[in-house]
Amino acid sequence: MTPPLIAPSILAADFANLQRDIELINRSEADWIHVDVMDGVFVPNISFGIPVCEAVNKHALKPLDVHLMIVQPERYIDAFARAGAAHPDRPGTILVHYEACTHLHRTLTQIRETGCRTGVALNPHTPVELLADSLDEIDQVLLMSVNPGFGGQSFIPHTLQKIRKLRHLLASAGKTALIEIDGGVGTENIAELVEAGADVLVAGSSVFRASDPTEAIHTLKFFNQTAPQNVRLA
Ligand SMILES: O=C(CO)[C@@H](O)[C@H](O)COP(=O)(O)O
Repeated sequence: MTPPLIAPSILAADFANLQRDIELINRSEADWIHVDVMDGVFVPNISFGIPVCEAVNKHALKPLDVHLMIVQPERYIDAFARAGAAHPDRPGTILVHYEACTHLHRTLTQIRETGCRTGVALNPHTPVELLADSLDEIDQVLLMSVNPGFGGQSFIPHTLQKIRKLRHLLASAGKTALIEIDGGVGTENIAELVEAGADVLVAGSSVFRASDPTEAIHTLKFFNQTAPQNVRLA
């Protein structure tokens, strides 16, 4: 089985030591760096914006996975692309929320034109079937497995059913968009998430609250490999 892609969320990093935490991700087996942008309107919390994304990009060696939890995301797509998501050597993804887009097709076209991969995020209550007529424009679907706005929340079990439905929707349409899960991901649920069809796992608390974040990333990525046994040599 191909290991899932792991995207540590810097929302749970130490903002006073952001460079240190980005460099930790660079050296780890993580695949992407997840950047959670919150505006205090679409979600009841404010995280950070374009200057912090630029600062992350300055030290990052891995693609940025920029999750815009903001209203009218089309106003800021070009700025986040320039801030690092569209890096020429490691192009990343810009994700907009389905619930925040009046003209989703236009917004996804705008993201494609920046050179970034396109992503659509769905809140826990939003059915995956609503994406049926947009699959040609989508490289990645992010299913929120907590209500967006805060790290450290409990995983919503209904997400497993949504992953299976989305996997079926994509297969029936012959599409290869990646399925990304965000919120409450950890060693206790990663096996069932991957078994249900998840390709990318966002992990905030389970990485940055661990005593050894590098080891936590390794454990998430290689969750299905048994630890080597100590062999006593004669
Ligand atoms: O987008 C969000 C929250 O809105 C997530 O990316 C969280 O930051 C994930 O955090 P943990 O649940 O892993 O702590």
